[in-house]
This record gives sequence, C-alpha cells and structure tokens, in this order.
Amino acid sequence: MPRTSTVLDFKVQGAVILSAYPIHLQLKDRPAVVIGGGKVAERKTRSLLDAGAVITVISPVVTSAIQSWVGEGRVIWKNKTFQRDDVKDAFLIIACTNDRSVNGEVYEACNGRQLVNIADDPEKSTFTVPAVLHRGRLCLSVSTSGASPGLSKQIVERLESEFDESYEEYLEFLFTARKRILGAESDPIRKKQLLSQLLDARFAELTKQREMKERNRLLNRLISEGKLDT
Ligand SMILES: C[C@@]1(CC(=O)O)c2cc3[nH]c(cc4nc(cc5[nH]c(cc(n2)[C@H]1CCC(=O)O)[C@@](C)(CC(=O)O)[C@@H]5CCC(=O)O)C(CC(=O)O)=C4CCC(=O)O)c(CCC(=O)O)c3CC(=O)O
Ligand SMILES: NC(=O)C1=CN([C@@H]2O[C@H](COP(=O)(O)OP(=O)(O)OC[C@H]3O[C@@H](n4cnc5c(N)ncnc54)[C@H](O)[C@@H]3O)[C@@H](O)[C@H]2O)C=CC1
Repeated sequence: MPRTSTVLDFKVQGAVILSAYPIHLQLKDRPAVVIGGGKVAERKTRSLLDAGAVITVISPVVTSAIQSWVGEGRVIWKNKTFQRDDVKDAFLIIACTNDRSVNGEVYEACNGRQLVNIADDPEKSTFTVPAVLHRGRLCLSVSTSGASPGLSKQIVERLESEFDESYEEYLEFLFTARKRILGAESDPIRKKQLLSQLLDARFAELTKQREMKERNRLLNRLISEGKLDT
C-alpha cells in the first residue's frame, strides 16, 4: 500500500523519517523540571525562564548562572541526584545530565502525556529544542531534527542580519495597523487587499530608517484611499 502522506516524508537510507510537528508552546506558570546543572541545563533553563515557566533544577552541582537565578528566586534548585518522583508533577521535562543512563531513567520515569526532552537521545524525546531568534513578536526557530544542532545555530546567526532589531518595532506596527484595518474595513475583498498592501516593503524600510511619521502617513493613505499608489 502506498503511503498517503508522502509530501513531507523524506527518506534516509531507505527508512521513512516522519517530520516533526512544530509548535510554539505557552509555558507561563507551567511546571518544568530540568535534570542536570551544567552548560546544557543552563541554556535550556534560560529559555524556559524567558517563557515564564516555573522551573525546578535537579542536580548536585549547578553553574554560577543557575545559582544566581536561584538566589533571585527565579529557579528552584534541588541539590541532589535524580529520583523518579522528581518528574511526577512536571508539564515539561529536560534531561541533560552527563550520564546517559540517568537521562534514560528520566525518560522511563515520565508518563506518556508529559513533554520530555532527552538531551543526548533525540529518538526518545517527545520534542527537541530548536535554535531560536526572537525579535519581539517574531520568533524564528530552526531545527535539523537532530542531524546537526551546530548548523541550526549557524543558520540563526545568518538570519540575525536579515531580520535585524528593527523587526521588533516593525512587528508592533504591523500588529496595531492590522487590528486597525480589521476594525475599519468590513468588505472581505477590500480587507484582503489592504492587509496584503500592509506588507509593502516600504513599511519595513521606513521602520528601519525610524521614519515613523512618514510610515504613519503612508498607513493613513492606505486606509483612507484603499491603496498605496495612485
Ligand atoms: C537533538 C537535540 C536535542 C535537544 O537538546 O533538544 C540536540 C542534541 C545534541 N546536541 C549536541 C551538540 C551540540 N549542540 C549544540 C547547540 C544546540 N543544540 C540545540 C538543540 C539540540 N541538540 C537538539 C537538536 C536541534 C537540531 O537538530 O537543530 C540548540 C539548537 C538549542 C538548544 O539547546 O537550546 C543549541 C544551539 C543554541 C544556540 O543557538 O546557541 C552545539 C553547538 C554549540 O554548543 O555551540 C553542539 C556541538 C556541535 C554539534 O554537535 O553540532 C549533541 C552532541 C553532544 C555530545 O558531544 O555528546 C547532541 C546529542 C545528540 O546528537 O545525540
Ligand atoms: N542537546 C544539546 O544541546 C546538547 C546536549 N549535550 C549532551 O548533554 C549532556 C550534558 O552536557 P553538559 O551540560 O555540557 O554537561 P556538564 O558536564 O556541564 O553537566 C552535567 C550535569 O549533570 C549533573 N548530573 C550528573 N549526574 C546527575 C544525576 N544523577 N542527577 C542529577 N544531575 C546529575 C552534574 O551535576 C552536572 O551539573 C552531555 O552528556 C551531552 O551528551 C551536549 C551538548 C549539547
């Protein structure tokens, strides 16, 4: 029987690899447990902090950055080695000790409904962590499905110059302007035309040049006349 979902399948040495399903998780106030306290734990904890998770780190030793988050009351540290009970209430779990068998025990201790990342075993993990570029509301994430994390990092470094810091303000502009258009225009065809012209490169360029007055003048013209160019 031929497979029906061949579009996204790719083959490596004859084996079909299913594509991962990318999502952007909301972790605010959700319990996350990081097992391990080294370099990898520090990197994963930093991004969990940025996402507002309630983080517990389980490790007999932690880096100085983790220690300072503990001192600031931003992270709970359990100064001990891993035990099965440590993951029972967690929504999301990251196992990143330098002991492969301990990471395996973490996996075994989780139930099938928890989100689990095993830093040295992408095959077991229910999710892997991408390399990420945040520009305010814009979030670009890159993954190689475990093939080359170093390449993911390199690709994000390349994206940093194309999607420079002005994108944060540009996204705020698009967010507000789009809401204005959605509120002002009820005709679906005209609405679609306006939204498509809102993505005219001039808006991004004027934001980059910090010509906000000219940018707003252009937006007002778009909304009042229904088009940018006469
Ligand atoms: C499967 C995955 C599991 C997961 O962690 O989710 C995983 C696994 C492993 N990484 C290893 C090595 C390295 N990882 C990095 C860096 C990052 N690794 C990240 C994610 C992932 N790493 C997931 C796949 C993502 C994907 O495929 O794209 C990033 C993107 C996100 C993050 O961790 O936050 C972050 C960049 C963040 C940034 O932008 O800075 C570097 C580069 C560096 O450190 O500079 C190296 C050395 C170079 C190299 O190996 O390429 C090893 C071997 C360990 C060993 O030596 O034994 C394993 C284990 C294995 O492969 O089995
Ligand atoms: N996914 C990724 O991005 C990467 C994954 N790795 C993998 O992640 C592992 C960790 O890497 P690093 O952070 O660089 O190692 P590290 O040596 O800096 O830190 C290891 C940590 O694990 C803790 N630990 C050891 N046994 C423990 C136990 N029984 N219970 C709780 N904590 C315990 C140690 O106290 C230490 O804090 C490596 O073994 C490597 O295979 C490495 C690089 C990148």
